[in-house]
Amino acid sequence: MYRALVTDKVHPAGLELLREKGIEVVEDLEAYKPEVLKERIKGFDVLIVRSRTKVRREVIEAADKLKVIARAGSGLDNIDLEAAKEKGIKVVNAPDALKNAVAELVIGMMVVLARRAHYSYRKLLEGEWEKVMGFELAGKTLGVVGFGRIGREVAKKAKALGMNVIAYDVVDLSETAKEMGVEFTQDLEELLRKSDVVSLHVPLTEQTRNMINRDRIKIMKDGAILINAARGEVADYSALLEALESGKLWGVGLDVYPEEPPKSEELLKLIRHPRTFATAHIGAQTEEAQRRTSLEVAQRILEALGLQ
Ligand SMILES: O=C(O)[C@H](O)COP(=O)(O)O
Repeated sequence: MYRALVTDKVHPAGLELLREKGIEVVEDLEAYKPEVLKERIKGFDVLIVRSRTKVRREVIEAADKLKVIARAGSGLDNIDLEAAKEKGIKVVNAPDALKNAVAELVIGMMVVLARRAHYSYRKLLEGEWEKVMGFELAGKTLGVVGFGRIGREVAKKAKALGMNVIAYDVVDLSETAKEMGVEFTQDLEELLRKSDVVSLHVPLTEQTRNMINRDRIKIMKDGAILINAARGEVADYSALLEALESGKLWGVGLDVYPEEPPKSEELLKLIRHPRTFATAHIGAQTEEAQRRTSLEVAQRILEALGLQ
């Protein structure tokens, strides 16, 4: 009998499907800690995680029966893919299931930031009536950095709001962009120069780490908005704080952080800034997305084990 260890909160639908197929599923939400996981992993054929569990080389090397690492979600930056490959362990994920949830959050952030609705709410809570002035998104340009599944979903929704969209990707996706009525560029700086709102949708890799740095922020339009619902390390958060303090940026929307939960004083200062709208990595946190993700990843596990 195959055994699966689940170390993060995963929707029960997919776990139920695995049980129906005869897999023993053990949920241990404490085993996400690296020292615990190194011991706990022994005897399991499948490991199911979200972003909280870091599946590093030590864990993979300590595993004695592991055949599949399943990421109930999209980003694989928390898994040592090289170490998994060396041991012949398959890695599966569910990149389609959450794209709508993330895209809806990003659109919400754009509206909130452009109208400074978060600040208005903050003032009301403080007992102040301040009629803040914002700007409209219709007719403005959204720059989508990373034109994968999520980036394309954000572009589609932004077009429906009447925005012009320009997309950047290292892969030539000009045909896909053309079909969607989106301008395409492989020159990131061109996108930064043209966009009123920039939204990041690249995976975290050595190439994308710190891609939005001080120099690139300088290239952005004065008064632009930056949104990051991808990975914290893709942008230099100290540079973002400076750009808010200097008035270079109109606002910043953050769902992800280089440290989760954020604890450093500087990160907390950025989060507390009146021009920041911040959430706690909730991009994929909808009932619908979690259910779809869990079912999709369970299917991938069954296929990888040859049970489907
Ligand atoms: O990469 C992802 O799937 C999203 O960032 C969501 O991550 P989470 O499953 O840890 O919430």
